[in-house]
Amino acid sequence: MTDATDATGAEAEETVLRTTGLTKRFGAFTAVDRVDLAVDRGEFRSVIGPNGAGKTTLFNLISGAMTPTEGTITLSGADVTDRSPAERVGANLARSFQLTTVFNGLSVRENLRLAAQARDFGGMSAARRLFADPDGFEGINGRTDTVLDDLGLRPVADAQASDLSYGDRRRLEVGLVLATDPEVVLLDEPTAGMSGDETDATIALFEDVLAEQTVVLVEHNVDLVMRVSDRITTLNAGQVVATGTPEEIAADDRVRDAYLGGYTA
Ligand SMILES: Nc1ncnc2c1ncn2[C@@H]1O[C@H](COP(=O)(O)OP(=O)(O)OP(=O)(O)O)[C@@H](O)[C@H]1O
Repeated sequence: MTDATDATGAEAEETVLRTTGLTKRFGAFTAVDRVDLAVDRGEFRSVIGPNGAGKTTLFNLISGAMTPTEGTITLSGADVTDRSPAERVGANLARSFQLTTVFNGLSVRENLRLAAQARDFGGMSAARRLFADPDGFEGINGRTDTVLDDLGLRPVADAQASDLSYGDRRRLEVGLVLATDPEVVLLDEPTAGMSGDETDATIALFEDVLAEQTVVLVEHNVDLVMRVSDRITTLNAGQVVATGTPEEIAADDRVRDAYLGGYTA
């Protein structure tokens, strides 16, 4: 029930994201303390824990926003510990909602095309990417069309992003991530600030379109985590307390009492 158990044999080949001894200190304070994660291809992994447990810091280390004090991060076997966030996205290794921007003055299709082009032409300015001839770029139009269909955005493909309903805008935000065809999607509290209905709609969207995707989610919302996760890692004081299926985590007394506020499956 720890990540060490999937760090062997054939399963290791399927590990897309791995952190080894990942540690972040701020002065004498250790926010993330020797964290080992092994996230398999197609897995939906959530990271939970009480306030100050180190979730956001761990997320920042994986996304590249922060540099670890110790330890390594590999994505698809490549050591990305010293790569910048842009390099990690440009290398098509990971993508988070925090790195996406919806351009309100552009159509849904144009927004998706920009995101799709970002993967192949990450070094270009947004304007150059947008106005570059997409017919000349193999795969970009195809990826845009695929995302339009997968997310049910085809009916609003030519609508300006500023005119979208709330739900369609959320779909577009997910679409911008998927348009880069990332190996791993990083999600940082995607339902923060949402109403109950909006959260339910977002959960349904994730279940619908992120089912095959490798995802790492950092989240406070326990209901969301229990519904969408294949496995959950619980952190406390920067250390991994337990990793397991939602059922295993819900049945773990330490986790239930300390982190889930009495949640029962
Ligand atoms: N830049 C920083 N400098 C100093 N201490 C920091 C810094 N960033 C985070 N910390 C500390 O590290 C600890 C972990 O913070 P982090 O934000 O990662 O926790 P969290 O689990 O995401 O918490 P929350 O659920 O409240 O968002 C906290 O005690 C925080 O005060």
